[in-house]
Amino acid sequence: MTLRHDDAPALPEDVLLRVERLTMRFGGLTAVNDVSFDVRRGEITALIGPNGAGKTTVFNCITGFYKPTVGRLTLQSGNGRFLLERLRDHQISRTAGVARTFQNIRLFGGMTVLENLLVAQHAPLMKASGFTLLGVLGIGGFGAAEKAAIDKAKAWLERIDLIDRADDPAADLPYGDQRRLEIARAMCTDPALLCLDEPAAGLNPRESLELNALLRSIRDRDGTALLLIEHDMSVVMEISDHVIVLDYGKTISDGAPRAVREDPRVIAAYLGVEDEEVDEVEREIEEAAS
Ligand SMILES: Nc1ncnc2c1ncn2[C@@H]1O[C@H](COP(=O)(O)OP(=O)(O)OP(=O)(O)O)[C@@H](O)[C@H]1O
Repeated sequence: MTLRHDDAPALPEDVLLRVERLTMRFGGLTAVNDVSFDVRRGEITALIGPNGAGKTTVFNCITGFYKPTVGRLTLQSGNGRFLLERLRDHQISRTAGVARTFQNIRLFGGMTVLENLLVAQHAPLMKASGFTLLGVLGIGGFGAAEKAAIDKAKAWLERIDLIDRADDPAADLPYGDQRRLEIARAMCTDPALLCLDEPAAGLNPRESLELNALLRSIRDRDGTALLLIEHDMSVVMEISDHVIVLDYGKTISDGAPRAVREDPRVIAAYLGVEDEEVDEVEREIEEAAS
């Protein structure tokens, strides 16, 4: 059975994912209301907005955790053209090439740092084994695939500067290192699109800078497009090429970071948050501008 959808519309060359008229209702609540945007190749796209705006719901529709009530999600990668709303979540990750991380870190804490990166490559390894015991015991391509998996894991550990911690339990790493390991784990699946849910949450300023460098290098070296939900405006303004702002489930702004930052609808939406958050948002906007 082919999972490609030849009836999906062809996208312009520079567009990896096109979200069209996405709507998600939970009973009487419309969490996402007629949202459309593009994620372009070679770019970091940020999805921002006040709490409850619908950002995570959009992510959950793209990654197959939810089936959209209405809408078309076309992804055109090297593997073909896919309508994500027709795929199961594992097909979206393995076949369409969409990887994600979550708001709370979901590493295997008891496994070593290296093992976490090997587990991510389980699917190609099993394929190389031919799904047989003989295959796993080394007849056929399994040995070569296993070596390739270890080489890839090591290369990522070098890149995120954790090669010296390869044999330590992942849970022993500082928080910022765990975040970068989680991103490396997602990258071990060679995704066309990497979706990150609040990657900078809980990071100190130094860890935040390291994260920015990693995300830029993924865009520039690996050619993976990134879509991130982020509340930290300094991260958003620093690294994004394209920003989409949601408020009450609707798109209120879509454009380059500078234009979005100055958009009165965006300022009003953020100033509409709880009183205690206003100072923080204003300070972040000022910092990003300086
Ligand atoms: N599974 C669900 N069932 C019912 N309502 C939901 C469900 N998931 C989300 N919602 C509601 O949908 C709305 C949008 O939530 P969502 O989590 O997508 O917002 P968000 O922008 O990611 O918020 P935050 O920044 O706080 O994470 C909220 O009103 C939320 O309560």
